[in-house]
Amino acid sequence: MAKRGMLIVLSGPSGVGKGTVRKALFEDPQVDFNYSISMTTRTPRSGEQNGVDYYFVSKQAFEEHIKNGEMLEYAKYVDNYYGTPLKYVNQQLDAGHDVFLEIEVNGALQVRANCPDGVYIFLTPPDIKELRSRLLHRGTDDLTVINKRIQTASKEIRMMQNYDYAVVNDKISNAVAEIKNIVKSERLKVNRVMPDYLTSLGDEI
Ligand SMILES: Nc1nc2c(ncn2[C@@H]2O[C@H](COP(=O)(O)OP(=O)(O)O)[C@@H](O)[C@H]2O)c(=O)[nH]1
Ligand SMILES: Nc1ncnc2c1ncn2[C@@H]1O[C@H](COP(=O)(O)OP(=O)(O)O)[C@@H](O)[C@H]1O
Repeated sequence: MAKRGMLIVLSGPSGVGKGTVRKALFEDPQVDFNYSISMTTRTPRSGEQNGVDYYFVSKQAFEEHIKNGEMLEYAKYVDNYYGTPLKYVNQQLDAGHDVFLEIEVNGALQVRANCPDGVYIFLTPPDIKELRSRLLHRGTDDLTVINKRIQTASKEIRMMQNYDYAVVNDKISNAVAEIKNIVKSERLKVNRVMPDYLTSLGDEI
């Protein structure tokens, strides 16, 4: 049986650069994580594609998935549901592939409760002024939504203590390098390496 893959969870406030850092990470030829596409009830932004950026569904359909136990986690964030379909994550982990989730903090805490051996990384902004400026410059949300996101951000940043690692997204390439280093060291943790190592030594030990 293949060794179970590693679950890598990246969270952080809206606008900190999670999507940008994730894209840069996935463009790196050394990185071979499988990205779990989330489901959401929010309307697609211009350029976003169903089944690529998100699975865009109605509120009713989302609630049906919850009721059927098909979500690994889900949360309401600024008036919409967001969640991780369970099936894909389990299939990939069982096949030995590492799976990468990019989700907000309430969902990440639900995952942590069920998957304590995952790696939990919090992406932080250099400061709140920069966070607001990134949300404004992205130009995807109106001012009311931006203000709600900033309010949510201040609560989210206090939840950072529930994560294993904090990465400051000052420069994209640095954040990417730090995430790669974190994952590299996680792979060397004794509890991950030991079962295979002992088996490889043979029966005499
Ligand atoms: N709990 C949970 N949060 C998610 C999921 N997918 C995305 N999110 C988070 O929901 C928040 C809002 O996402 P979105 O509307 O795409 O805005 P953006 O991340 O600021 O571009 C962000 O913090 C996302 O990381 C998911 O499957 N579950
Ligand atoms: N390290 C960075 N320095 C400057 N701008 C950044 C950085 N990372 C992301 N951005 C910009 O900030 C905005 C928000 O980034 P995005 O990836 O959409 O954030 P999130 O997915 O966390 O909501 C985008 O306009 C993006 O180009």
